Amino acid sequence: MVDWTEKYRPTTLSEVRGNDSARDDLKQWAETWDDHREAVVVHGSPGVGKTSAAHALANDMGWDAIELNASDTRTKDVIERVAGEAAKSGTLGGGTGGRKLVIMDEADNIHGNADRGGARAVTRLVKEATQPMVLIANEYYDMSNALRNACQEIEFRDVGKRSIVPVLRDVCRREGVEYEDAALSALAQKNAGDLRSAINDLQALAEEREVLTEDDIVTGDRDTTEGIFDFLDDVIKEKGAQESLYAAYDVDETPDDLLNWVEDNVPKDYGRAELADAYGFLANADKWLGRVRATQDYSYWRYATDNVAAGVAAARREPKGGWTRYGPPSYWSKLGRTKGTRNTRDYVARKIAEKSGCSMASARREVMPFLAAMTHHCKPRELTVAMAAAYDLEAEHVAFVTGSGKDTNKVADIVADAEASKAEAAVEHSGGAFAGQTDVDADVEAKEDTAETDETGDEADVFVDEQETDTKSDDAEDDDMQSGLDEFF
Ligand SMILES: Nc1ncnc2c1ncn2[C@@H]1O[C@H](COP(=O)(O)OP(=O)(O)OP(=O)(O)O)[C@@H](O)[C@H]1O
Repeated sequence: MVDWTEKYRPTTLSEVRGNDSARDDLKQWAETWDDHREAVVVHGSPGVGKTSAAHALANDMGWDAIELNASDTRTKDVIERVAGEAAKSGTLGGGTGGRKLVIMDEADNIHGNADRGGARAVTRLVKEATQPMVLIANEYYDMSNALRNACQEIEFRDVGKRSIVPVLRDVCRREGVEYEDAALSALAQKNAGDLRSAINDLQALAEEREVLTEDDIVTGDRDTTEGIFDFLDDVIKEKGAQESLYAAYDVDETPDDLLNWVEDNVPKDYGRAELADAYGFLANADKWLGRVRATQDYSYWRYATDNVAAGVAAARREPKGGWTRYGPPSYWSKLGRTKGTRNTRDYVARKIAEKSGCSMASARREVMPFLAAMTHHCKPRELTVAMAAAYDLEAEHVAFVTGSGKDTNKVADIVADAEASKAEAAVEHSGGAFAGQTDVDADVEAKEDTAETDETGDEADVFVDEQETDTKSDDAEDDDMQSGLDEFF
């Protein structure tokens, strides 16, 4: 089954709807690029056609397009290679043909991977680029001043209902879907501004019925909650794409969790081609969740849910009967069965990632096991206090890392000492709570040796980085990010 948003992605700028003047500006920018040689930032909400417009532009100009992700550390190498190749083949400065349009996604999220030097590196690249570059961003003002100043700017506005309806009508016509006008209008209304999600909804609805009526479009809030097992029955066995999607909204689980549940259980009922299709949708969902993690932009969640629920249901080729013993994902048994445990783990990983400049995944896989070994049962105490201070850990986090009970006085005392040492460090402006704590006793060193961290120097790096990079504004940023995240925990 083909994803309609991909199938109907505009291939030329004239097919990009609802943002006529932005579209014209983009064309103008490209046509005059030789004169100004500046990059352009195209910004706006998700699903309004920014990326599509950039690709369509390349197509219209006869340029190759290369898409990169700004938060990916390999980006710099790739750009250099592309620029280098183009220079070598003598296409630079030549006609417009042979150019490469560099499309850099998530330009507002360069420090999202805790890569503090990233924004500067990208700004430099943008300034030095020998090829036209389009930077894509949701939040223009999340980009650094320097980066914004180095670029022209074009805003894509939310796609109005009046522009969404004709796109839906066109898709219906090409797919042979019959519809009531009011149904398309309700769909456009419901997905206010977001064309991608309107097309996704249309596809889910059309899977199940010959004619789309206004009544099919549920616009009201749903207030029932559904259990995860009923949801699995819906998606895997019983319901079509649209009903499964609505069922997903009713389950009190995050899309990450839904993905894990479906991924582990769908092979119990699906076979061969339908399983392959289902995995295709799950892989797509995972891509969207990756974007959520990278950007903290939770509006991408709905695309993940579209894929997990509607996609997997639509992949089913024959009815599934009987009863299947669905179970929790094995992934959970390994990493903690309850939501609370996972949240705690992720909080600690995020703190480590933010403070030390690594990804959450490396924090979880490569740093946390060592911290756990080094501070097992809160021994040695000094090191445990220092860790709590360095990463702003509270009792439950300290208990989690050290494997101690969280209500013990021991943990509470450690957290209190950590708070005190943070306060002291703040007063002294000593550049990091861990500064005074690096001189740990022989016991610690012995433990570090056992954990084999000396060889890689990982642990040392974690703490040194904190002192070097932890400026006031970074702290403020971290706080913002955390308070935003708290809502979702
Ligand atoms: N303005 C538009 N005109 C036509 N189709 C659009 C438009 N906006 C979105 N679409 C449809 O939605 C899909 C997603 O659009 P696109 O990836 O360009 O959005 P985006 O603004 O770059 O979003 P994101 O920031 O989430 O990447 C396209 O493949 C296309 O099917």
